[in-house]
Amino acid sequence: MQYTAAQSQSVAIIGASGYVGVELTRLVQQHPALNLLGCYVSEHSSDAGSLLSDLHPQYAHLVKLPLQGLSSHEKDFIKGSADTVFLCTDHGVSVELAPEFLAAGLKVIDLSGGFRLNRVEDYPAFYGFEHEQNQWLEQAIYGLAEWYPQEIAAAQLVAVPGCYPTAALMALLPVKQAGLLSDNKIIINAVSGVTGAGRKASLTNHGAELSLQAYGLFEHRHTPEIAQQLQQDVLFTPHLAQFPRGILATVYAELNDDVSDTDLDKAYQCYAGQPLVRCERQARPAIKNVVQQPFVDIGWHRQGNQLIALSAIDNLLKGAASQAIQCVNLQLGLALEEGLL
Ligand SMILES: NC(=O)C1=CN([C@@H]2O[C@H](COP(=O)(O)OP(=O)(O)OC[C@H]3O[C@@H](n4cnc5c(N)ncnc54)[C@H](OP(=O)(O)O)[C@@H]3O)[C@@H](O)[C@H]2O)C=CC1
Ligand SMILES: CC(=O)N[C@@H](CCC(=O)OP(=O)(O)O)C(=O)O
Repeated sequence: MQYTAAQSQSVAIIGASGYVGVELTRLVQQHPALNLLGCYVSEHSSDAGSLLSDLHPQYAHLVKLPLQGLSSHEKDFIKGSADTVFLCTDHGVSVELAPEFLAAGLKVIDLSGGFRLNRVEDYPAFYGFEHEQNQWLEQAIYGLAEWYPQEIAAAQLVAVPGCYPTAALMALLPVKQAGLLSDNKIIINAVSGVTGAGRKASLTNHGAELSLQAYGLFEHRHTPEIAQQLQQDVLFTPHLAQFPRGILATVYAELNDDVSDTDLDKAYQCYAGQPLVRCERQARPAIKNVVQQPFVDIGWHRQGNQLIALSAIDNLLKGAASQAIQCVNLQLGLALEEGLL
């Protein structure tokens, strides 16, 4: 297929050596309408100058680019040459970098949590830093691709959702939108593979320490992110497990009194025709079916007023990199699944 100039983009990837960054680099390299200008790490990174394929040999056939330190010279090059910058960096780094590229007129697709919450006041409590970019926070569009396509298509700054919120919201939004949920708190338990914690070694992701364990009780930063999108209180408990990638979310919600199976069927019909959503009544999604895939698998079950919705994604793909590509596809007017299937 031939793409017009308006349907192609030159892009730069910052944070390309991380787990999310390398998946995104692979997807950009395979994408017919995206031209990769460069892959960047921090200015004084010990990986600057290495080939991305030396760090991630599984993609050696696709990704031969060197990692470059993000000096002011490189930033100027990006500002002068790129249409879109992907930030696969830590939240605080993204909040610092995004305004520079936005002010230069570039589009920014941020895969961190730096621009996901609506209120600057929530950043100290949930992210541990003061957010000083209120004007960009106000303009950021939440990049849940199946739900906000028009807004994403027109956005200069897209905040790609967190991995757990993607899993939970994709399962819950159909019933919320259809007005089928009671006002009671929704309970979300989710289990993530260890790549969710990033590539840097720490005690948390050390092999000998890994087990299956809850963390972040009551206070994880994805609690306000999910609640904000749902406009309802949630009790979210993440769990870290000893497998590399994937998330399974189990969501418990109370239905209104008069909700029928037909109402539920109709609500989840919103995903009919969505190429990257596989949604079935009574399905029990499994992580093995979504790893290395851009899909979200959803199953829903009800007994009386109780709904249990299940959702599985690859945290590095639908939970990050492939969702970022969906956002760019929307911005270019391409099919949502372009370059992904
Ligand atoms: N892992 C996951 O499942 C998901 C992660 N996210 C979010 O995506 C982002 C990346 O996550 P992940 O890939 O796991 O993290 P990693 O720690 O694996 O990667 C971080 C990347 O950022 C680079 N980096 C660090 N500081 C700077 C800087 N100042 N300037 C430029 N580059 C820098 C690192 O390289 P170096 O240190 O060598 O400079 C590395 O390439 C985070 O915000 C994370 O919260 C979102 C959804 C899912
Ligand atoms: C297993 C694990 O540690 N997961 C990460 C979430 C990764 C992610 O998607 O979230 P952000 O983009 O908000 O960082 C965590 O709980 O902090």
